[in-house]
Amino acid sequence: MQNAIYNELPELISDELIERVKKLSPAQLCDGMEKLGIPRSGCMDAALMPVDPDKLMIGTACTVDTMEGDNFPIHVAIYQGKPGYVLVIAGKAYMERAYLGDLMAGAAAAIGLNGLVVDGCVRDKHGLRDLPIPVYSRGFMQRSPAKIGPGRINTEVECAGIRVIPGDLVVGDYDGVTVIPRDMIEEVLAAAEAKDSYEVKRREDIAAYEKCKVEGTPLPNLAPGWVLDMLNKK
Ligand SMILES: O=C([O-])CC(=O)C(=O)O
Ligand SMILES: [Mg+2]
Repeated sequence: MQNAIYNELPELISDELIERVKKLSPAQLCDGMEKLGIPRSGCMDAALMPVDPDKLMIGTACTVDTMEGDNFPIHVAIYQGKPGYVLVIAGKAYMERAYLGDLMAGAAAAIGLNGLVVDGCVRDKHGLRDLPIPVYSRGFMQRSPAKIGPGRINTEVECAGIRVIPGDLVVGDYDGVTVIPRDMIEEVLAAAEAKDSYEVKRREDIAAYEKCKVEGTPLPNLAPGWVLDMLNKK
């Protein structure tokens, strides 16, 4: 295994931070990152979608650097994985082979990993959907993975357009995958929680408008303040 760089797992993100993250959506976290000027607001490519949109994913990133469908380093990373981690597999958007299927994902689920993010293809769609672990990929390809090695584990990678450092926070839902740099989690959470409060207020305004419409009373303004400000500046 010459040239292999297989590093230890990073420290898990604290339960206290994870509990705050659970109350927010990836879209709100992205809005927080937009405010802070984080590249691409932490959003992986739109092509990376969940096998099952009903599964939510939150965890600490551990990474695999691989290419051309090679699943060897993914196997190694799965067996050294632990509960609380999401495996971020930087597969260079390779579409000619699957990187994994329901057997490898089943092993990851048995170990207790919180999710698998694959910058490339997977296979065994129905088997993956029936497992408890969330899986994200660019698509499906029935051709088997290659077995080459060595690859790299827990090094900085670029995955689906986003730089990921082991230990970053990874969040996924039906909209896609978002990565929050570990050293900015507190600031991103504060900005995302402010966006959440704004959204609560907007929903109240929309409900109030609908109520007036039903009751036939004068309609309040529905446009958000910032839209009116921009209109007035024109
Ligand atoms: O056989 C493989 O290497 C990949 C696969 O389909 C699975 O993990 O189920
Ligand atoms: Mg299979």
